Amino acid sequence: MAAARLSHRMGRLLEKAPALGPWTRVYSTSPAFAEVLRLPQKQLTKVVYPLRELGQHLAADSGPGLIEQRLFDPSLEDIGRAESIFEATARNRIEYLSSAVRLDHAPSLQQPEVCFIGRSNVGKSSLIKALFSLAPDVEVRISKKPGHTKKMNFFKVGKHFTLVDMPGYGYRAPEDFVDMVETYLKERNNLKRTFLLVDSVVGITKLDNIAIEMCEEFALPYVMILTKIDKSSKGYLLKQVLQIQKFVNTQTQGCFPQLFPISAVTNSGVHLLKCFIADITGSLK
Ligand SMILES: Nc1nc2c(ncn2[C@@H]2O[C@H](COP(=O)(O)OP(=O)(O)OP(=O)(O)O)[C@@H](O)[C@H]2O)c(=O)[nH]1
Ligand SMILES: [Mg+2]
Repeated sequence: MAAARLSHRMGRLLEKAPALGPWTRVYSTSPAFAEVLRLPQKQLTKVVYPLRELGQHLAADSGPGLIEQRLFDPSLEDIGRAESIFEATARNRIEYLSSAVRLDHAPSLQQPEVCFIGRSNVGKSSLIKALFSLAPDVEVRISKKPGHTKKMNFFKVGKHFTLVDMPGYGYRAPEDFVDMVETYLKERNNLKRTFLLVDSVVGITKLDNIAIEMCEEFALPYVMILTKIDKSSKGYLLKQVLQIQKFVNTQTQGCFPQLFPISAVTNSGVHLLKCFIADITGSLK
């Protein structure tokens, strides 16, 4: 089965989490996540496991299991541990490295890399800013105007991995976008995973389809992130998620079959995504 092949390709995945219970043991984590852990269980589920929360609202007859593909389902303890990888300290320096408009200007690095692509204005820079909330000195520029990020911006996360904020495709995309991004995706040796951001309000557009086709053509392992989930009602979001999940299940080969819904405003899904990035880059040892 395609899903089984893909999950195999994904490499080491964390163990299934036990059913959520009261947070009785004390784990070492960031103060911000410790605060999340003190939330009432319903709210905690919404912030940490948005897909699970949505799944609870699925009527039994409306496609059972469709968004239940929880291949990556870490425990709160694992998520808490991953927080420290994204926390800037003297020993774990998180910093902006450089920008590039061409692959041969990109920093030459051995450590694993992950990149974020998507339409202009979909929320790439905002998500990276949210991932770096425990590294407040790192400046990630966001803007209401689409087409803000013009270069590939490289950020170093300690000795663990680098993260790349890409310019958006579509409206006001840089002229050299195709050369820049296609070449990077095709030839970057240390690229471990591509995160393709789709606006959960809008769904998959024609432009997103072109990006999806590009990922498929280059046989990249990629993961779909659904942004701005704070903007919709639960019913609308559920409809969108089901539609996109169906698309992933039926129209893609290289896309990880689990969606990652997030909000850079409420932080929902961001902790889980941090844990996923830490896991696929081999940072959770
Ligand atoms: N409500 C809401 N707004 C968001 C979210 N993420 C981003 N935005 C808004 O969307 C707009 C675009 O955000 P950016 O992060 O700059 O988007 P981008 O994908 O980096 O855009 P380009 O650099 O132009 O490609 C800004 O006005 C953000 O405040 C979110 O999760 N929720
Ligand atoms: Mg940007």
